[in-house]
Amino acid sequence: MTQVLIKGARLYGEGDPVDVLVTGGTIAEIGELQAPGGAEVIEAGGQVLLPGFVDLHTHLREPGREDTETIETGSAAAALGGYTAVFAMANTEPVADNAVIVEHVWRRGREVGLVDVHPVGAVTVGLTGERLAELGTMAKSAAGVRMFSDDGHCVHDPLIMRRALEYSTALDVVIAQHAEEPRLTVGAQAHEGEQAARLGYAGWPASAEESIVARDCLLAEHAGARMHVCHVSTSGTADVLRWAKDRGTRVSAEVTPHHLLLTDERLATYDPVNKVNPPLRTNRDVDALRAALAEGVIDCVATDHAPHAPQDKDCEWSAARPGMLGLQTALSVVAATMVETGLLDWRGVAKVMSERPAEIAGLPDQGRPLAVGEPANLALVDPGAQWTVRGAELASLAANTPYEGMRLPAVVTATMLRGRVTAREGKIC
Ligand SMILES: NC(=O)N[C@@H](CC(=O)O)C(=O)O
Ligand SMILES: [Zn+2]
Ligand SMILES: [Zn+2]
Repeated sequence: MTQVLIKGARLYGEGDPVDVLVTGGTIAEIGELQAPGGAEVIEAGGQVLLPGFVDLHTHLREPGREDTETIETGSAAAALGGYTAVFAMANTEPVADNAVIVEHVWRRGREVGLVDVHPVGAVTVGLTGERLAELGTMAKSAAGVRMFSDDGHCVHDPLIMRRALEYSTALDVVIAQHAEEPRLTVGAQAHEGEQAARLGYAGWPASAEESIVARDCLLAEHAGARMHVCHVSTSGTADVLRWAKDRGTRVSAEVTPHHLLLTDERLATYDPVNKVNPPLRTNRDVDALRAALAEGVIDCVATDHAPHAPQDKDCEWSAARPGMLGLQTALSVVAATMVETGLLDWRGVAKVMSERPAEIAGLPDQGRPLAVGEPANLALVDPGAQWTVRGAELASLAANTPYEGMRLPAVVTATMLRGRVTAREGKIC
């Protein structure tokens, strides 16, 4: 049985450093320990030990666009970012709307073995929003799909959404909505506001998101269903979520690192690396999203890692595809926006990046406490270190990071999946 001794780590960044012995996938002992013979030793030097991160929203592009990301390269990016589980969105080519595709993604993830890859199934056939996909078949397949989403598209027909919510309750799975009323975003290129108006871009109004979130909260409440909102981007959506949660609606929500840090002031660069769906919003929205995450109105952080090929990004703004990389920079952006600002401590980071997402998706062995007998899915973080982001050096095949050249705080120095070191000092193991 492989053994790893983590020497001198601060659990959740609290208290004095302790040693953590991992034996065969489980946390075996915590205290002042000697390395057993043959054990691998990781000198933590007082770094922060957290449960491995869980990403509810990743685009891995396999099958179909293996020129931009594969399950293997995306898994590497995830492991280097401190992740031990990711949910791979269904907008692949072909779409993951049946058991064959979701089982392929699941199997390939297991073969690569760097992170648990959970396929997300499509809600509707071909993501067209017209006919429900066979949710039950995907849920009962070997992949055991537990989250369904048409992400990239909104399930805009209220009758289809209502049916999906009813089925999801019976199957005990969760529907994740990309909230965008399509009639309000025809031709939209950027946040509807001063910046877009100045540059002549068609606007993506906040109300296109907020109206769908409000509608879906009501649909979920009346169906007695549970629902998840993808990439919340506006202060108004945070208000709607607060209202719905106060009423007892079973709704959860995620925010991306980029919506916690970047604003539509980036439009002035004309650089489509900043084009994303939903769009970068205003300073006011950023402040409201940070506060909502700290408060728990927004449950968790999800990357919406969206790799794109150079030919789909290095072109004029209106022709560029929306989306940006996120897996390897997420922890650092959360550190910059939430920890350095005093809005969250490291225990709070464990909650929003690991515990809550694991609960929302129903993963029994992720987001667990750092305690003896628990599965060793772990991320070790150096909170005092800094690094400079270089898209070309990231593990993703694509390089479309909006943080190019930025110096960011906090470095993931080791990741463990069921007791096996998957990444260490920036390298895949
Ligand atoms: N976020 C994006 O801008 N793009 C995503 C789709 C999505 O999350 O809506 C993609 O697949 O590229
Ligand atoms: Zn989306
Ligand atoms: Zn997405």
